Amino acid sequence: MPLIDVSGLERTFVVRRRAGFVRRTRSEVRAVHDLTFSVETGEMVGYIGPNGAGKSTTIKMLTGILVPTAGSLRVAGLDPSRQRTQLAQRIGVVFGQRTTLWWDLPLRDSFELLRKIYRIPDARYRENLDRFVELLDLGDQLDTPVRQLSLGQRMRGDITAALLHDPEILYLDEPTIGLDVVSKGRLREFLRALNAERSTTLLLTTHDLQDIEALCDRVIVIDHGTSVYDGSLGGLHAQGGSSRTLVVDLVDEGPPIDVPGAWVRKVEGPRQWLSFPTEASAAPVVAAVAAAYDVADLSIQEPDIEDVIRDLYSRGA
Ligand SMILES: Nc1ncnc2c1ncn2[C@@H]1O[C@H](COP(=O)(O)OP(=O)(O)OP(=O)(O)O)[C@@H](O)[C@H]1O
Repeated sequence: MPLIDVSGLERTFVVRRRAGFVRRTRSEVRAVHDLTFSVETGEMVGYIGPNGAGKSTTIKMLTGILVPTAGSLRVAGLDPSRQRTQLAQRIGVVFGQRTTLWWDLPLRDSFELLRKIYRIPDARYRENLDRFVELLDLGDQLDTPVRQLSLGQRMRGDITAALLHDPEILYLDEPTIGLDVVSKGRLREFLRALNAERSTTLLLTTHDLQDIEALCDRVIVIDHGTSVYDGSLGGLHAQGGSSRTLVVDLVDEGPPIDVPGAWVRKVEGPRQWLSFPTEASAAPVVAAVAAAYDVADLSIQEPDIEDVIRDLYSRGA
């Protein structure tokens, strides 16, 4: 049986709105509709989609916070909403936007509280704490209250907190949001090592395509509550035909750049934006531009998730 098994899942919210002084209207929002997917142990899956697509609602059902309206759902063989306490021992959850740590307590005390809540055996707790503190470089912050930590330190604290009880599944909701490039890189490296060492299954919600590129072999795209793509990131790019962008600053304004393998999308004074296919190497395009034009500066922009999804729709997938 897959570790996560979702079939025909539905979740509807009833929304009541005031329509005049007394009258209220009642409408239904179908947040998740006919959603089916499964995840095997050790997979790292990106769960992506536009705002309001139903990602958080799915994660809340997977963790047992919300009860499905219909459909079937099994996580580690358990029914999440009915067996929430048992499930809590098997999963970890990290939210990039808010902390699950105690704001006024030093990190060390938050961890100690979690040891008691999850009844983690002493030896295992010590071993895990030492390992995560070392890998996440948190040694100097253990005695600092959470409210005094930087965003990156707090996030590393939150990840440690979510992992102390050895969960088989880790749900991460925008884990790298607001972090600088170095902190993002370090966090991704840690998650890769965790998956390799412990086969921890990762379900990752993010708007940062580089998180997915660095971590996930598989992406599930959800829109209007249902899965519209399930496969590799390469396959998603290929279906959507999304492109990367070469931003060229010319020394002087001029006509649109004309080089093989790329097309000009926008011109603003001496700056021009050229698109080229994601799967193609940037090197020949850069070389052709540099050989034929007076270039002051060049940079490459990767597509973000919204671009990829937009492309997917524009191709009618
Ligand atoms: N408690 C609720 N009551 C009413 N409607 C809700 C509730 N929670 C979510 N919704 C609606 O369900 C839909 C899916 O919301 P959800 O938060 O799951 O999307 P999301 O993909 O996580 O979005 P985002 O990327 O913006 O976080 C939206 O239309 C949202 O307004």
